[in-house]
Amino acid sequence: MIKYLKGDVLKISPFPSVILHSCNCQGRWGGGVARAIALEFASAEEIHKKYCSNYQSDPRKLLGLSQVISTSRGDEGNRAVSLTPSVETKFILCLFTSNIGGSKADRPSSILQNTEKALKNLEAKLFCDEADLHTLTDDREELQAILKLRSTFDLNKDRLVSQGPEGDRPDSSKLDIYLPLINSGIFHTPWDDTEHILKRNQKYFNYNVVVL
Ligand SMILES: Nc1ncnc2c1ncn2[C@@H]1O[C@H](COP(=O)(O)OP(=O)(O)OC[C@H]2O[C@H](OP(=O)(O)O)[C@H](O)[C@@H]2O)[C@@H](O)[C@H]1O
Repeated sequence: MIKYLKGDVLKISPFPSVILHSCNCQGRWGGGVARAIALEFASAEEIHKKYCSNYQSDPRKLLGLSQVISTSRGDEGNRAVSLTPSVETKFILCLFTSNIGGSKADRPSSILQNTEKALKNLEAKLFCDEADLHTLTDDREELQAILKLRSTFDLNKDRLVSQGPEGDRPDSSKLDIYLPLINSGIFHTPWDDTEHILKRNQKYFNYNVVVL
């Protein structure tokens, strides 16, 4: 399911929820929605920078991969629930779709290809058999974030990648994801093309696209 909502993705997404955006491979959340996420979730920006620094010698290796981040209760963006331990905080999901942003962004065709790869990588991280997670990330902090997300949204065995043919799953069993019009700003890729990729990859995800 792809649903369109009007507003600010950081405000409209409930607690707990999952916010998805596209990233460069430099560990920089310099502009657009990434900058807004950095301002609201300072802990997430720190975790993201550290993650990317492991690829400093060849940042392009991140292309087509994803990162799962659990934000911290002390972040500005979690202040509504900061004193309510029973309510879980937000998660940030990153798709590495272009090496650099701005005028140096990769070609839209490459951005689209890497968007699809990164979505599949994310799908595996969130829905694979837990015993296989070590093949998808060796980052301890990300591993913890993945496990926390899976337990928060009860992504249990019924939702495993290997089960059931395409289209079999009701929307109610999928993970709700909140996202802006990814790739369409600083990464200058037409939204319709990204939407096409999302449509092809909705076996496990419901997309709530939030338009400013
Ligand atoms: N709060 C909000 N709620 C809802 N929608 C919001 C919003 N804020 C902005 N938008 C809209 O969200 C769309 C995507 O536009 P964006 O330019 O952000 O993302 P993108 O995916 O094209 O590019 C990624 C690179 O942008 C950054 O820039 P740097 O490389 O650091 O310079 C990153 O770090 C990446 O690298 C546009 O429709 C914006 O109107």
